[in-house]
Amino acid sequence: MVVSSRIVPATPYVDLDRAAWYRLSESTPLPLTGDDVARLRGLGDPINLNEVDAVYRPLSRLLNLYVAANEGLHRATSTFLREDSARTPYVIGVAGSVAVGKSTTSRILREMMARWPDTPRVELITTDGFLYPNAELRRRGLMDRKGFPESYDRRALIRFLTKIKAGRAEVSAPVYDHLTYDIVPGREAVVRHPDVLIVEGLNVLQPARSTEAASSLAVSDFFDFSIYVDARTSDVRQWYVDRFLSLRKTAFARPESYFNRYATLTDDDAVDIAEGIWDSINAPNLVANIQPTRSRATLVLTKGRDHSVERVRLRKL
Ligand SMILES: Nc1ncnc2c1ncn2[C@@H]1O[C@H](COP(=O)(O)OP(=O)(O)O)[C@@H](O)[C@H]1O
Ligand SMILES: CC(C)(COP(=O)(O)O)[C@@H](O)C(=O)NCCC(=O)O
Repeated sequence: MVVSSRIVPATPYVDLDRAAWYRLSESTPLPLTGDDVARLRGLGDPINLNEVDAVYRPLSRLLNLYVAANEGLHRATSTFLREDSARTPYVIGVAGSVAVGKSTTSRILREMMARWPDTPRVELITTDGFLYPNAELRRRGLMDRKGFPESYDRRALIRFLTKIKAGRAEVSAPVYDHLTYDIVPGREAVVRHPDVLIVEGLNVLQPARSTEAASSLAVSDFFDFSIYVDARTSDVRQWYVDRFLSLRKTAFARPESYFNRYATLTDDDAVDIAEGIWDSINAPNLVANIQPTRSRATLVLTKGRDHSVERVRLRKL
């Protein structure tokens, strides 16, 4: 009887703790300073240079290898087709809950990847620009479902990504303002043929909607790589409430803020309001729509209560 010594992995992922992940990028330089990290960190996120060194330095090295391999694949296709097709942007999706820290992750990655000589131009776009304007959400009865898949103009997002991948010199996207809690009329973000595009949003890993006859494409069909930022739901809830309390003294205090009426609340009342929004909108969306997409990501970063990444799971098959 022949017994094979090859072990067939039971899972398509490799799961590494922080220390094992850190050891994978010994010789990669750390291009950011403490000041850079302070500039890039989001409200309530205590990320520091140590975290960037331990987590994002290996990640940027991995992504640099993937970008180079993708380039080789692109060249192979061009050779086979006898076409001289131009390089298209490498697209990275960043998914996860409201308040989990997607913006910080995306901004750090953007900065780290731009320091590699082969990807100096890295652009970042958030999917909130593709939310329907409040007037349209009200018309559809979706004002309390902001962030749910149905609150986005998914077709417009797919059209945007199609143009990006087709190598268009300039592609524009609508802009959302957290302050006014709405799309900004007439304003556009213009993406000019970057080497890398990071697309950040709650629902970027949603599967295609089978009910749509015209197009069965998913947003993630345009991704070359995707990251899911994960944490315990109870921790994210706490981060959301803490951020709400801090915003009271800053953003909410501005007269144009949609949440201006909350600027003068007492701590107890503000906690009640924040928990109410979390429990009625963001938590149900997380459980029903966002968390189920986690297994579709190429890489999962799992954060602990203090926001530091404790585990990294990479899809290898
Ligand atoms: N009501 C608000 N007013 C002003 N800024 C906000 C408000 N809500 C969220 N933000 C900011 O918007 C950004 C995106 O937040 P969010 O979608 O929760 O993603 P994440 O926390 O995962 O980065 C963060 O930088 C956050 O500080
Ligand atoms: C604007 C958001 C839907 C996030 O959008 P994203 O960029 O992730 O697509 C979210 O931050 C939000 O405002 N949610 C609605 C509930 C709330 O006010 O927290």
